[in-house]
Amino acid sequence: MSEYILRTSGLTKKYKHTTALNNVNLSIKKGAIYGFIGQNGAGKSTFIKLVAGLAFASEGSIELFGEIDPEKLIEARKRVGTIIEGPALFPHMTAKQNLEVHRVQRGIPGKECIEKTLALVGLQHTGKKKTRNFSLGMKQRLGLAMALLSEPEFLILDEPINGLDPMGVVEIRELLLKLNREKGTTILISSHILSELNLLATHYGIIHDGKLLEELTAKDLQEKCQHYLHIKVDKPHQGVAVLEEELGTKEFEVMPDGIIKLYKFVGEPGLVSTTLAANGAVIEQFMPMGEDLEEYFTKLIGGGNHE
Ligand SMILES: Nc1ncnc2c1ncn2[C@@H]1O[C@H](COP(=O)(O)OP(=O)(O)OP(=O)(O)O)[C@@H](O)[C@H]1O
Repeated sequence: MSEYILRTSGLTKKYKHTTALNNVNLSIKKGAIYGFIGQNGAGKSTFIKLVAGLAFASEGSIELFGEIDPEKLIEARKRVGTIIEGPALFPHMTAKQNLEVHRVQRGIPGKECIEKTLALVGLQHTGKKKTRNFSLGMKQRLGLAMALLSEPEFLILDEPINGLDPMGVVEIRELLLKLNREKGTTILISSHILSELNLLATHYGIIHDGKLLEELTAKDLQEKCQHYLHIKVDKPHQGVAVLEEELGTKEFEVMPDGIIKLYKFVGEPGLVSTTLAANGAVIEQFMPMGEDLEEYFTKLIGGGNHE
């Protein structure tokens, strides 16, 4: 069997006036938690809809569980659980009744999965409460329960933590990690809450204006997020002269507020601070720093030519 759960090739979706997806080649390995990052309108939902079979591609192909043939893709999609643009719930029904309807619609055998899944998402005590009276967070969790009812091998979640309170976010994160670790569930999770993906994802795909700009592993990201020494001295021009003349480096940037970001000697802060001080610079701030996912993302989508 292919080591990939999902692979797309040249996937393109054109609407009348918009190319929502442009030649996307994306791949997700079995067991990955794939963080799908993009601003509003970048094309995340469109991509997810095509994979879930809710819309047709204009060009390109989708391979799911090694299947590419449209007939076989229908079967392969039965192994996938999805939440797209918030769950479609019957407001006059309880959580249990909603799950029962979903179970019958999807042809999932055995009622026992309902109680088990409700407990998994922490909704086992909602009893007779109708879902119209649920908080947004409870609705999100019920949506997740629907996606999990058939114990899917691949879970696709479009912005699953929107509207959750901080505790809810932690619970969903722990649940997803548990599913991934204990059941080996592969997860595609789109979000614009980058700090949240940072705690979950093993891989990232960054999409902008319908184009997949980059795919990278969490390890790659860590390495790419440049580390630097953040230095503030009383006279930045003097600090710069010391770095150039005494330490022989030009690997720094001077920010508009005078902060110097030094990309060299990151592992030798003592050498840098003593050299600066010995040459008359008054050090006001001095600390090692690293960019995070958010900064990396902003730099990538803002940084020039994406053609
Ligand atoms: N049915 C449609 N008809 C026309 N244009 C569409 C349609 N659906 C999406 N688009 C356009 O395609 C582009 C990508 O939209 P998409 O919803 O996939 O982005 P997204 O990354 O999921 O953003 P969001 O987080 O806002 O949902 C947008 O410019 C959007 O306006």
